[in-house]
Amino acid sequence: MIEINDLLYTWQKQTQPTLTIKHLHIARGEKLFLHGPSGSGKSTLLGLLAGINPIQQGEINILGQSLTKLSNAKRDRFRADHIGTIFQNFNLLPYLNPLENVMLGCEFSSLRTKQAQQESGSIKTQASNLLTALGLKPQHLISSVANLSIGQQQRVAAARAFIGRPEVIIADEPTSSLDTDTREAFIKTLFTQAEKYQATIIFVSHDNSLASLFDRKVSLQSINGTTL
Ligand SMILES: Nc1ncnc2c1ncn2[C@@H]1O[C@H](COP(=O)(O)OP(=O)(O)OP(=O)(O)O)[C@@H](O)[C@H]1O
Repeated sequence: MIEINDLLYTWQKQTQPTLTIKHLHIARGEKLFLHGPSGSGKSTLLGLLAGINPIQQGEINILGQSLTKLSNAKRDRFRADHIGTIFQNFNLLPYLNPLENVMLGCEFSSLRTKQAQQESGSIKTQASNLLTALGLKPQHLISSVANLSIGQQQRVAAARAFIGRPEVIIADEPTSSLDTDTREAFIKTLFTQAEKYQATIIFVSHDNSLASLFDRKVSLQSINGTTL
């Protein structure tokens, strides 16, 4: 499903590579917890997996497609079609309501639009179903995102990641501003959505107490810095 081989990544103006990863395989439907100290390169790796940054050396293969071989525009298209992302700051648009924010997940992908339509009849219905399944109350679906709590905003960001059934969900510290009980509950709702269609989840967090909820825990330090 996801295969990394001989990956080397060096940020501009840095003398040492941030990432040298010999090999990592992530299976379809796997829920992976990725951890490591601050500055160890977790976000850098997620940026490469999500196709946000170009691969300088080595291979990342997702769903049989080598990201290394894609142009910037084609990587953007690949991400829009196959990868849902949830970031720490959620990246919600304040002038759109939650429903509209979630529908944006299909904006740049005719594939995800088609999948949402086939499954739920329309993108709007799927957005509404996802928001409800993730715990948002009906009155919040069309209210201003600015009036939502952090936990509610996080659910909107998660629904946007899942709309149109992308095969991979990448989450970078999405629970850092929540209390422990709410974190666990949120992760369990993420899993319920993912299990409906065997989505793969790669979840970065500093909070090791969450690791036991996942299929596998990988320390970035244990796979990074290897000789290629
Ligand atoms: N845009 C950038 N330009 C230059 N260097 C960067 C950039 N982003 C990250 N780095 C460097 O790459 C290294 C790894 O950073 P990264 O953000 O990937 O780590 P992290 O493990 O996600 O950290 P944290 O847990 O604090 O979020 C750091 O040394 C950082 O300074």
